[in-house]
Amino acid sequence: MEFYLQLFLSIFMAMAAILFIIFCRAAYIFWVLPNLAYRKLKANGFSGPTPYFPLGNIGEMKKKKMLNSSSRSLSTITNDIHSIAFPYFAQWKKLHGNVFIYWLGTEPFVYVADPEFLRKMSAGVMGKRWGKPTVFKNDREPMFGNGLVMVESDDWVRHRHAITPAFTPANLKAMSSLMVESASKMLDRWTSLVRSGKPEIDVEKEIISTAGEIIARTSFGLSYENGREVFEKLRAMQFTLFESNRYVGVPFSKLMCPKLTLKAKRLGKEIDNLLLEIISARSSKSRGPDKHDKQFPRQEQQQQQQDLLSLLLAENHVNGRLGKTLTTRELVDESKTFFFAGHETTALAITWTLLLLAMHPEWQIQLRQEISEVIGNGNVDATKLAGLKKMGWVMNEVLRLYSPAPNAQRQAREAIEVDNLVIPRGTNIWIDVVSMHHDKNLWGEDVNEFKPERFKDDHLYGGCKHKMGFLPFGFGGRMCIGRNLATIEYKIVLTLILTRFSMSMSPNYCHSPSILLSLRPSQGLPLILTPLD
Ligand code: HEM
Repeated sequence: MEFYLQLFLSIFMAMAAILFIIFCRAAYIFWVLPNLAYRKLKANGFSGPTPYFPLGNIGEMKKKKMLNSSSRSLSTITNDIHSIAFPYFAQWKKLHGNVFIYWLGTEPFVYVADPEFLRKMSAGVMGKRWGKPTVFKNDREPMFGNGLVMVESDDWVRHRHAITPAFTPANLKAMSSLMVESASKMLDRWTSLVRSGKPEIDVEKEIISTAGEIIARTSFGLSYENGREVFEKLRAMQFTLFESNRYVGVPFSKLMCPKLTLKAKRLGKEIDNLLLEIISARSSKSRGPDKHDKQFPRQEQQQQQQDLLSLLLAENHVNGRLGKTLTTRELVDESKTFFFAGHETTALAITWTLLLLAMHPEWQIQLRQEISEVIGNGNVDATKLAGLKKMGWVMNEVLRLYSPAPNAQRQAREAIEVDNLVIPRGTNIWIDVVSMHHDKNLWGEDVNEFKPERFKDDHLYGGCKHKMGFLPFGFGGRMCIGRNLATIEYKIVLTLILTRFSMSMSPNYCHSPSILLSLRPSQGLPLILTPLD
C-alpha cells in the first residue's frame, strides 16, 4: 500500500514539476519577454496605445472596427478608405503620429506610415538581411510554407535567383495567350448572362475565379478543369486560415478554434500531395513517360509547357550542376506562393479598376480610344501592351487608392537606428501602405480623387512628394517578383473587358473595402454590364 502511495506521490510530483516548468516557460515567453521588449521600445523613444495581456491591442482594434462599420453608410462611396479599412490605425495616428508601437497579442509591432522614416530604416538593410514576422510565418505556414514571401537570409537569395529568370519579359509574353483564353471565356459567360436578361454581375467573384484559373495555368500549367481540385483546396485553405486567424499573436490562439486550425492543416497536406504529384509527373516527363503519365490528361502532357513551374524545373536542371537547385519541397512551397501571392492581388487590382471606371465613364471612353489606337480591333498582341500608357496611369492610380496589398511587413534581424530611435533586433515592423497612399502631405489636397493623369508626367511616382510614399509592390530587394506578370494580366483582361462591355454602377453595390489578406470589396462588386456590339 505504502509503495503505491509513494509511487502516486512521485508521479504527482513529477507531473507538478513538468507543469511548473511549462508554466514558467510560457510566462517567460508570453509575459517576461514581451514586457522586456515593451520597456526597451519605450526607453528607445517609441509611444503607442497601451497593450493589455493577453490580447495586446486586438480588443481595441476589434471594437473600433465594429463601431466604424455600424456608424458608416455603405451607400456613400468615398475613396478616403484608410479610416474604413483600418479605423484603429487612423485614430492612433492622430494620437501618436506616423510611427508608433502597437501589439498583436504579445507581439509588438512598429507601425510605420512615414516614408522618410522608412527610407532611413531600410537604407542599410539588404533584402536578405530582413526577416518576416515569425508570428505570420507560423500562422500562414500552410499557405506559403518556405516560399519566397516568407523565406529568409541566404535561402531567400537562392530562391530569388532561381525564380527571377522565370519572370523574364519573353517568358511572360509566352503566357499571354493563356490569359487571353481564360479572360475570353469569362466574357463569353458574361455575354450569355446579359443576353438572358441578367445585366447585373458580381464582377469581383468572376474576376477572382478567372485570375485563379490564369495563375493555375501560368504557374502549374493546369487548365481550370484539371486544376480545379488544387484550386478549390487552395481557396478553401485561405478562407479557413483567415477565419481562424483573428487572434494572431495571442498565446495559444490556435487552440481557440481547433476545428479550423486542423482543417487548414489537413487542406495544406492535401494540397502539398497534389502539387507533389504534379511536380514529380513534370520532372519524370522530362525523363520520358512513366506511371505518372496516367494521372494527367494526355493533351496536357503533350502541350508545350510555358508555365512558371516548368521554367523553374528547367532552371533547376541548369542550376543543379551549379549546386543551386530548389528541392521538390521548396518547389511545392513556391507553387503555393505563386498562387496566393499572385491571383487575388491582380484580380483585386482589376476589380477596383472596374468600380472606378463605372464611376468615371469618361475614363472608359479614353481607354477604349487608346486600345483601338494601340491594339486595333484584332487579337491582343502582348508586344503592344507597353503602348497602353493611359491604362498604365489608371493601373497606378487604382493601386494607389485601393492597394490590393495594403501593407508590407518585416522583422529586424539586427538593431536598426533611425535618428535617435533604436528598433531592437527581433522587432516586427508593419508598413501601412494604404495610409501613405492617402496622405495629403504627400499627394496634395486632391489625394482621395481618382486622377490617373497624375501619373502622366511622373509615371513612377505620380507626383508623390517622397519616393517611398508610393509602394504598391513593396520596396527594396523584396519588392514583388510578379509585378510584370501582374501588369501584363491587368492590361490583357482590362483590354478585353473594355472592348466588349461598358459598365455602370449598380444600386446594389455596398462600399465596404476591408482586409482579408488583401484589400477587397467585402460585399462583392455588382455592376451593370452593357455589351458594346
Ligand atoms: C497587382 C498585383 C500584385 C500586387 C499589388 C503585389 C504586391 C506585392 C507586395 C506589396 C509584396 C511585398 C513586397 C515587400 O514586402 O516589400 C509582394 C511580394 C511578392 N509577390 Fe506580389 N503583387 C502582385 C502580383 C503578384 C504576382 C502575379 C505574383 C506571382 C505570380 C506575385 C508574387 C509575389 C512574391 C513571390 C512576393 C515575395 C517577394 C520576396 O519576398 O522576395 N505577386 N507582392
